[in-house]
Order: sequence, then C-alpha cells, then structure tokens
Amino acid sequence: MKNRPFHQRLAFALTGIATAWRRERSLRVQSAVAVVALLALVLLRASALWWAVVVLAIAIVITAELFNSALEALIDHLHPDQHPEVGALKDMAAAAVLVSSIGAAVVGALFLWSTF
Ligand SMILES: Nc1ncnc2c1ncn2[C@@H]1O[C@H](COP(=O)(O)OP(=O)(O)OP(=O)(O)O)[C@@H](O)[C@H]1O
Repeated sequence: MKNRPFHQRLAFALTGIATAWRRERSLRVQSAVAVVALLALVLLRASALWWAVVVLAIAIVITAELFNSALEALIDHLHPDQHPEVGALKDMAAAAVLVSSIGAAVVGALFLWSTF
C-alpha cells in the first residue's frame, strides 16, 4: 500500500537498518570507524563546518553500504545462480562503497592535517 503514515515508514526504515546491521559485517565496521571519527571531532574541538563535512561523509558511506547490501540481497533472491552479469552488478555496487570510503578517508586526512 502506498502513502502510509510517516511513523510506519519510519518503522520500516529502522527495521531495514536493524536487518542490515545483523547481516552485514561491513556496515558494523564502517559504523565503528564513524564512531571513532566522531570522537575525534569531540576531542579535537572541531568547528561546526568540520562536523558538517565529516557527518556528511559518514552518511554517504553508510548510505552506499545500505544500497549495496540491499542490491546484493535482491540479486541473490531473484537470481541465486552464478552469472557474469550478476558478478558485474555486485562489483559496481561494491565500487560505490569504495568511492565513498575513499572520499571519507580524504576528508579525515584533511581534518587531521588542518588540526595538527
Ligand atoms: N551470482 C554470482 N555470479 C557471478 N559472480 C558472482 C556472483 N555472486 C558474487 N559474485 C562475484 O563474487 C564477488 C563476491 O561476491 P559476494 O556476494 O561475496 O560479495 P561481497 O562483496 O563479498 O559481499 P559483501 O559486500 O557482503 O562482503 C562479487 O564481487 C562478484 O564478482
């Protein structure tokens, strides 16, 4: 059913996060790195602008990982057999996580470089 109330759609999204958290080790590792980055912002008294950039970088990585996980689950469900196109699709989805992670690493390096 379309156009459900906001609280129901929020519950669906939170369930999605919980499912990905249980299934995906990568998401748990990325979240741990994100917590370390946020702690660094607190300890090094980062400016509001750095908070905004780092939080955005974290959100992009987590979002890419959630899409990657959802796409992998969908592909495996619809097409459990081996196929070169399935491999290519999964590799492209994984590339999205890699690109966003490199961007986040650059943001982290620039923050540390500008602080010390
Ligand atoms: N059904 C398939 N057919 C062909 N190649 C596949 C298939 N499933 C996976 N592969 C190939 O094997 C690689 C690893 O696949 P897998 O599903 O384990 O992804 P992963 O990146 O290890 O998953 P995760 O992101 O959860 O760690 C893929 O990148 C892809 O190249």
